[in-house]
Amino acid sequence: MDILTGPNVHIKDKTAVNEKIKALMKGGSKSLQVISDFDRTLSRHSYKGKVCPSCHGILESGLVMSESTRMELQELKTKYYSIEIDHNMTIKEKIPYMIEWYEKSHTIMLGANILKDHIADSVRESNVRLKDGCDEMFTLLNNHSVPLLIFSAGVGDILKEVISQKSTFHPNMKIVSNFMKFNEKGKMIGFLSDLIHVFNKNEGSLCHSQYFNDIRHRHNILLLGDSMGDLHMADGVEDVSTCLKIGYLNDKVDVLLDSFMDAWDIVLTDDQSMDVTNAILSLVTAE
Ligand SMILES: Nc1ccn([C@@H]2O[C@H](COP(=O)(O)O)[C@@H](O)[C@H]2O)c(=O)n1
Ligand SMILES: [Mg+2]
Repeated sequence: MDILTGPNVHIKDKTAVNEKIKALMKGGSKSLQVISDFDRTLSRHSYKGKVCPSCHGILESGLVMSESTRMELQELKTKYYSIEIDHNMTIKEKIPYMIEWYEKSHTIMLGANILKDHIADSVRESNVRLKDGCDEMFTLLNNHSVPLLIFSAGVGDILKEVISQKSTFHPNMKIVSNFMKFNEKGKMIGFLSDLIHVFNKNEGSLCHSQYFNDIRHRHNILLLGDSMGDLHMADGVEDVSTCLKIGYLNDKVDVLLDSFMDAWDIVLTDDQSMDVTNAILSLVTAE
């Protein structure tokens, strides 16, 4: 495939990737399910040289929070994001720090008087963008009735709003994420389910066995992510025939590329588009 020869495409085992693509094509759209991370996988890492916000980052806007609250959250991000992407630490070592980050930031959010009514405006006013070709991917998957699970350690309410404003939230899509709980006055008072952080997606995945059971005839998976934790988003799927893993590597490319190439079938560096994914999906759904 020409699209796999670009300078930002890195593949350790080309034969294995070709075999996997052939297997996905053989199974076609009826055997396929797509599982994708959101922040920096479906959403852009950067646009015109500026880093785009994560779901949490979108809420950290002047529309929603005071300057001092935003500074507090920003300080936490500076400390803990460097741990999230530290290549000298194992995932096991990172987990307690990720829990600490989410617990601290969610406590701050609880005291920030976040209102449901602010969500749409905070998304509208933010610099968030879906990657180029996301809209086409969503349409293609919906047209072929291929289920798309969006599995995010971000904020579910925010990512759903991003997709609704920037594209379309189709009936084949399901979100597993941290959804906020609001009181009758529309004030955020917590989260609806157990915390999903960057490195416990395996637990979240196992909790959604009913979803995977409902689509159990779909033995082929296209898995999209930008973090080593995203590799576990399909842990709840039984009887997997083929799982093609595409990893979007945005940060610290020089130090992380080797470990990403060991873990993901295809690694795309600084790719703010869904072009490679869409090219593969076009082949798989062409029947
Ligand atoms: N307080 C926080 C907590 C997490 N993040 C970032 O969100 C990303 C998780 O969302 P995914 O859709 O990628 O699962 C993660 O990469 C964190 O860096 C944040 O910005 N603020
Ligand atoms: Mg991500």
